[in-house]
Amino acid sequence: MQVIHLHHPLNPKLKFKGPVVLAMGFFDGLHLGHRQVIMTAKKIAQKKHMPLALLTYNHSPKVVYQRLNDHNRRYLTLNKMKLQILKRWGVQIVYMIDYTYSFQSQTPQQFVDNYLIRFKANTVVAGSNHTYGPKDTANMMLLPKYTRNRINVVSVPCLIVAGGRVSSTRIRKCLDDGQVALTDKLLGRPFQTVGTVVRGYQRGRKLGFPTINVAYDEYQWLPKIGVYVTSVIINHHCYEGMASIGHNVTFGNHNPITIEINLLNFHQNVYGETVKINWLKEIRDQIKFSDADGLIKQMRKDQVVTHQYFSNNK
Ligand SMILES: Cc1cc2nc3c(=O)[nH]c(=O)nc-3n(C[C@H](O)[C@H](O)[C@H](O)COP(=O)(O)O)c2cc1C
Ligand SMILES: Nc1ncnc2c1ncn2[C@@H]1O[C@H](COP(=O)(O)OP(=O)(O)O)[C@@H](O)[C@H]1O
Repeated sequence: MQVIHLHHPLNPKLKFKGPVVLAMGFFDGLHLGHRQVIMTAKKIAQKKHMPLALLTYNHSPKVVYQRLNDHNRRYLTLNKMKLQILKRWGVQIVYMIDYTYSFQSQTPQQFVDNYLIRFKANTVVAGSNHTYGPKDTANMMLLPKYTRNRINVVSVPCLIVAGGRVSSTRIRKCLDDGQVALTDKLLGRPFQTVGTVVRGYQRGRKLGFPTINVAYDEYQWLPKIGVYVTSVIINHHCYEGMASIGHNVTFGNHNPITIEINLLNFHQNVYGETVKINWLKEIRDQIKFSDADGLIKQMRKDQVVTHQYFSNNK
C-alpha cells in the first residue's frame, strides 16, 4: 500500500496515476460502516480493474473547526493502526491530506477540482452522510453537481447494528459508558490499544497479582475507568488477562490513570515489550477498598469471571 502525504495547495506539477476508485472519509475507528464503504469501493475497483484508493486526513477536521478538550481530541484509531487496517482491507493507495485551515477554506467546487479530479477518480464512494465542507453545500446529494458527470458518485447508506446506526460517535459513547462488548460488535473486531510495558510501583506482585503497566498514547480513546476482560498480544502470542483502567484509588487519591493487566497463567518479565490489548468484556467499576486485602479478594472474583469468559468463548 502506497501512502501519499499531501499539503494544500498541491504543487501544480504534481501528477497522480489514474484512473482510481476512491473511497473518501476520515474513518476514525474503521468500524463496520466504514468497512461497508471501503468494500463497496473495492468491489467497483475490482470490476473496473482500477486501483482502490482512499482519501483521508492526517487528523480530525474538528481540529480546525472546533475547540477540542483533552477528552474529545482523542481517536479510536491512531494513524499507524488505521494504515495497518486499510492495508489489510486491500486499499492500494492512501492520499493522506493535512487538514488545515487553508484546505478547509476551499469551496466544495474547488475541493472537487483540486483533489478528486486531480486524483483522476473514476468513481468516488462515501457514506451517505459524508461531508467535505459545510453540510448544506458539501454533501453527497450535491456531489454530482460539482463533478459534472466527470466522476461516478456512489453513496453508501448507514449501516444499522444492535438497534442503531454504526458511527464513530456512537462507538466513543460506548467506550465512555464502558460497553466494550458492544464496541467490538460495532467495529467487527475487538477494540484495541497499543502500548509499552513500563515499570509500576511493584505492588502487584506483593498482592499476588502482578500486572503489566501499559503506557499508551495520550491521543488514544480508552474505555472508561473500570475492570475488563482482555486478551493481550505480546510478541505474536495471545494471553488472557484481566485489566484495570483507573487511578488505583485503594492506594491514594491522586494517582494518575494507568492501565494494569494481570495475565492468566503467565510468569515472564515483559518490561519494554510493545503489547496490543483487545478489550473484550466489561466486568465492573473501579472500587476504593479500605485495604489491600479487600482488593485481593475482589481480584480473585474478577479472575473467576475472566476464566468463565474464556471458557464460554473458546
Ligand atoms: C483485574 C484488576 C482489578 C483491579 N481493580 C482495582 C480496584 O477496584 N480498585 C483499585 O484501587 N485498584 C484496582 N486495580 C489496580 C491495582 O491497584 C494495581 O494493579 C496494583 O496497585 C498494582 O500496581 P503496580 O502495577 O503499580 O504495582 C485492579 C487491577 C486489576 C489487574
Ligand atoms: N501474570 C503476570 N501478569 C502480568 N505481569 C506479569 C505476570 N507475571 C510476571 N509479570 C511481570 O511482572 C511485572 C509486573 O509486576 P508488578 O509487581 O505488578 O510490577 P510493576 O509495578 O512494575 O508493574 C510485569 O511487567 C511483567 O513483566
